[in-house]
Amino acid sequence: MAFCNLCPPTSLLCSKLAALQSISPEKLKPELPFYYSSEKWPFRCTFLFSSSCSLSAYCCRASMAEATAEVLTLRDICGGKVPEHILKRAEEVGYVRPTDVQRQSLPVLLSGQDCVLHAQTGSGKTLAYLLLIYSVIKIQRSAVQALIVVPTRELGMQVTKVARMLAAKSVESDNMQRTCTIMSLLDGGMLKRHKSWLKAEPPEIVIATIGSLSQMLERHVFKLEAVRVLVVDEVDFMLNSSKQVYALRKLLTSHSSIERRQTVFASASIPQHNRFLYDCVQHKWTKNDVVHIHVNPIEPMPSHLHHSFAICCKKERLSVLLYLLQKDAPRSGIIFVSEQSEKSKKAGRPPSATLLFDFLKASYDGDLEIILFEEDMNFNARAASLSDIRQRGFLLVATDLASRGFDLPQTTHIYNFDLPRTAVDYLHRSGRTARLPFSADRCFVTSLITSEEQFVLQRYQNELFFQCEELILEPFAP
Ligand SMILES: Nc1ncnc2c1ncn2[C@@H]1O[C@H](COP(=O)(O)OP(=O)(O)OP(=O)(O)O)[C@@H](O)[C@H]1O
Repeated sequence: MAFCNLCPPTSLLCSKLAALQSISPEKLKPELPFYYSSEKWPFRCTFLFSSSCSLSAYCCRASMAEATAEVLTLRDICGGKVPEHILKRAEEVGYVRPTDVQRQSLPVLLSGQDCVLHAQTGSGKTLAYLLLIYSVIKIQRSAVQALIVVPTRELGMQVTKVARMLAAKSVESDNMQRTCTIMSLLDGGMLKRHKSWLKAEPPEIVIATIGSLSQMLERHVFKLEAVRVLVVDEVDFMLNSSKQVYALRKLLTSHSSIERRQTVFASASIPQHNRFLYDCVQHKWTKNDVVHIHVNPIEPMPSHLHHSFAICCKKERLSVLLYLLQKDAPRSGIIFVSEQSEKSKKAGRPPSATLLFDFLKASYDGDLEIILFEEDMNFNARAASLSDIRQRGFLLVATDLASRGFDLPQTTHIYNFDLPRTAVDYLHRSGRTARLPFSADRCFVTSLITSEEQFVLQRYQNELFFQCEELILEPFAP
């Protein structure tokens, strides 16, 4: 059996709602959770609601969700399961009201069920799975109890930062003041140092890229027996990555077992999600009753994103970009370019990101810091670029390496200097803006395309249900 995320609210929500509507909770009978057995493949679940759920019940639930959105806090949902010092810390940094994905997923996550968190970019999936992890682990130095797997070093650093921020306060444990230890085991790190740490005093939580993790597992330095929660962030990306898919499948099935762990997958994009859920059960990546928490399925991208495009020939593109930067005056922006092709590498040409970076350094006269971020840079250079970003407004020139997971809430403008290869890439690039807590601002995604690329952009609009407005650029009008 697998549960759709439209299952009714818990009794807590009902009592809250009853209080709101000053009626007795008994009158608010949550319908029995509806489910469909695994024999009825493929899932009949449609985007809006499954066939066994009446529209009125759906509207009732929707109104319930709206009505409770104002009253529920993270403490209401997590209290008694997530340690007090973690909840207190979350409130100190402003995490008081749950986001939609947190409100829908935490009751299921905290009940111990395997989950697929499928929600828009910037909607708070990271905090949802971190709160689960802190509700499960015990602060003791015996073994690694939670493992978070990420596709890039930078996303790993970002998740580690949030995890450490939440666990910053020490707690009483075995009559000693202890803090939870969190190890980041990321590409480009010092695996030797990690090896001795894992042996001497294993951390409670490990955040790892699959490459580094596999090295430690193959050398039996790192054991997963005690891991109770396994999270795979950006799961669709990793399962589609030729470099990562084999190691990830081995991690999910050979190095650890679904019976001994709670498995959580997270992503803003899970193409053919019914087939993905089927594969999760068939390949034993998750238990049979895995729950698909699909938040806002009819809007894969934040609704306040403003999409536009400008048609120009390739040789005008640099001057059009400069014109747009001057016209838009972004608070901060990310300019995405395509990764360098093997042919261009063999010909010894510099990556297009570097060429664009050099052009902007020479021609852009605004006050934003121009920063480069792309594959050819070594890890230290990439880390240096990111530390530059934290200080002030920036224009980041990047390849799709920066399109997944990067949380730079001050970003207001995204420019596709080169159109992304897929609609999923378009979604993730766009998702670097319109992120909490700045997501109330209007945020802009502008694509520079040739007339021949218009049909590609139209296809992305159809797949992701958005409208793209054409910009008429006076200075470049034919
Ligand atoms: N309950 C909350 N209240 C306020 N802000 C929140 C809350 N939860 C998360 N945030 C903020 O929302 C932003 C986005 O969170 P996060 O990076 O977890 O999103 P995500 O869903 O993982 O995005 P992506 O799919 O792009 O990785 C972060 O800056 C985080 O601080």
